[in-house]
Amino acid sequence: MLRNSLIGSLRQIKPILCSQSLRSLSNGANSGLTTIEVDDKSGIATLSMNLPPVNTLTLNLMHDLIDSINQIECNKSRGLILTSSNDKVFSAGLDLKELYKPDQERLKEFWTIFQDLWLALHLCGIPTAAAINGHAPAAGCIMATACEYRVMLPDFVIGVHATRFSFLVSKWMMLSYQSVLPRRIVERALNQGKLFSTQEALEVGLIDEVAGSKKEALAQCAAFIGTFDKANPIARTLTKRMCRDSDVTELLRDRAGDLRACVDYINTPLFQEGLSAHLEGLKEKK
Ligand SMILES: CC/C=C\C/C=C\C/C=C\C/C=C/C(=O)SCCNC(=O)CCNC(=O)[C@H](O)C(C)(C)COP(=O)(O)OP(=O)(O)OC[C@H]1O[C@@H](n2cnc3c(N)ncnc32)[C@H](O)[C@@H]1OP(=O)(O)O
Repeated sequence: MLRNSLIGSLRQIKPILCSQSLRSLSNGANSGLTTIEVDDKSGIATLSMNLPPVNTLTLNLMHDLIDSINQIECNKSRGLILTSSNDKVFSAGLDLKELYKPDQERLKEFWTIFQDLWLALHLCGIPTAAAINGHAPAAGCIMATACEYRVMLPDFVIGVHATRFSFLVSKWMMLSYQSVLPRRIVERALNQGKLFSTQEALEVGLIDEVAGSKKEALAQCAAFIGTFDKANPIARTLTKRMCRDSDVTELLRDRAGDLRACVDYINTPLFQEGLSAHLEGLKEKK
């Protein structure tokens, strides 16, 4: 709902029509793949992905994430921290099974909701941070880069390794990466299909801090959100949207074109063969 109002005018303040009270967050009509906990003292909402085994972005998980982001914004939380209930994986990225020999209509729905999720995170009016408490490959990394701050636990990997299995990324995904990292590093990392270790991610600036535990990561994210206490919330939201305007416009100006290009590419033998080999590799790992 927020996203739709923004598509009309990115500079407009979201009309707050939501009537729920701050502490009454429920997961309403969604599938229960996310949970929201609001800290009574700070008013900060922690949004956890909870789809075992590895939080793959299925249609349902993406739907629940968007629904939860909207709820958190509507309930005027002070900030949003995105994290995972799994202690090894933040998110394994898009559900690869949705991309393998796909039903064409479902694939369109899948890609459209992925665009929606990116927009919801990118345009979220309140401060956002990611507590990356596990591996964050591919779209897991893209979700983290759509947040304003990233804190990660040691000994995990993060990055967009799409070229390793003949995937391409859309320009808006690259821009998200590029909003956090210098262009030359993004170009090299995307071309290499690089997954950064936590330490490497800190050194290049893909993450902002390392934390010793999930509890610490959440506290560090909350401290970041607290840095906006002196800013007027409306001025802050408008400024955030202005800063992100060109990246968001890149997707909004031709969403249908992006969808067509992705669907076409996903249906190519090059993509399907690369994906098949990748899925085999995941099975053989065991
Ligand atoms: C113009 C543009 C054109 C075209 C665009 C076209 C396409 C889109 C291109 C780019 C964007 C892509 C975005 C993506 O996000 S694609 C997803 C990429 N993600 C991965 O490759 C991650 C793969 N997973 C892993 O590396 C590991 O699972 C992980 C390190 C996350 C965790 O390891 P762990 O040892 O803890 O678990 P596993 O035993 O490996 O996995 C458990 C279970 O889950 C299955 N699995 C894992 N990841 C996925 C996934 N992404 N999708 C579906 N299923 C997944 C895995 O096979 C295991 O299943 P099972 O054997 O049945 O237990």
